[in-house]
Amino acid sequence: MSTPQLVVHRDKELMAQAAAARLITKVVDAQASRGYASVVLTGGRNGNGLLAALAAAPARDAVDWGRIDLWWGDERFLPEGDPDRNDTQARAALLDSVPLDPARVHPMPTSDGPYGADADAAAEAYAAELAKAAGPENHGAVPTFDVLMLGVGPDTHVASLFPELPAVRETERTVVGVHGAPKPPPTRISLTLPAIRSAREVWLLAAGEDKAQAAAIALSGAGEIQAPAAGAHGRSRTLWLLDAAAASQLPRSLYPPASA
Ligand SMILES: O=C1O[C@H](COP(=O)(O)O)[C@@H](O)[C@H](O)[C@H]1O
Repeated sequence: MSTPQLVVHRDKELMAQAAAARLITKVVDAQASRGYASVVLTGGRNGNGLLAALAAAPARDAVDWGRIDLWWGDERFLPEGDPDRNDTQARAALLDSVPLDPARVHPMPTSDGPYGADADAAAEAYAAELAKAAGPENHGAVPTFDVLMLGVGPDTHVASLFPELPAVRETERTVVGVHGAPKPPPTRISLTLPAIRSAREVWLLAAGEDKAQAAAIALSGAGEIQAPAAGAHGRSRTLWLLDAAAASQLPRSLYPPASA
């Protein structure tokens, strides 16, 4: 398990721009060394802010968009094209404006698709899609993601793993249906902590005052059932990307040297 590293930026705009630049470099490096990159997107304000910053970055043209696999860490289980779906928002922020290979883009199922309103069956199907993309070195579970991004909710949720709900306790499955989420919509699909922890790098994004308490709790030794963000780690790196407002309640011992 990698120890969390923190980078604190002046404000959320700078954080989004710096994270976008960081992602471009990661993807370009992965494509140079292995031929392709594998990235897991997150929804929410910070995740979409990063994608919008990436769309506006001139260096986005350094990425070979046809050789990137895109997955989602969670989804609001709603009909295709619903404005509240994470994939709808990601397409508007970035994906519709870059030349992706549609076969490499893996949105989570919709509630008007082949599984109807059955979020558990939809989650099982996404787990099967991930397993199909996994290589022998992944033991059949999920492919090795280069970067898996997670927005941190004000209640410390990540993906759609909310404190104390059954999904955050899952130890076997890689994807689960989530029922009764405290944040609308109540029905969701989410990667589980074991799937998240298989990524090379996990980046947690937290900007804004409403994330300050969550960041402080998750980084101060809380348990993952009570504070799911505390259980999100990458195999080689766990990176918290914060703005000053979200870092404002961190214990002084954790606050990094000036890094704006
Ligand atoms: O509902 C969700 O919330 C989290 C955090 O969103 P934010 O707007 O508070 O930043 C998000 O990361 C997750 O993907 C999404 O489904």
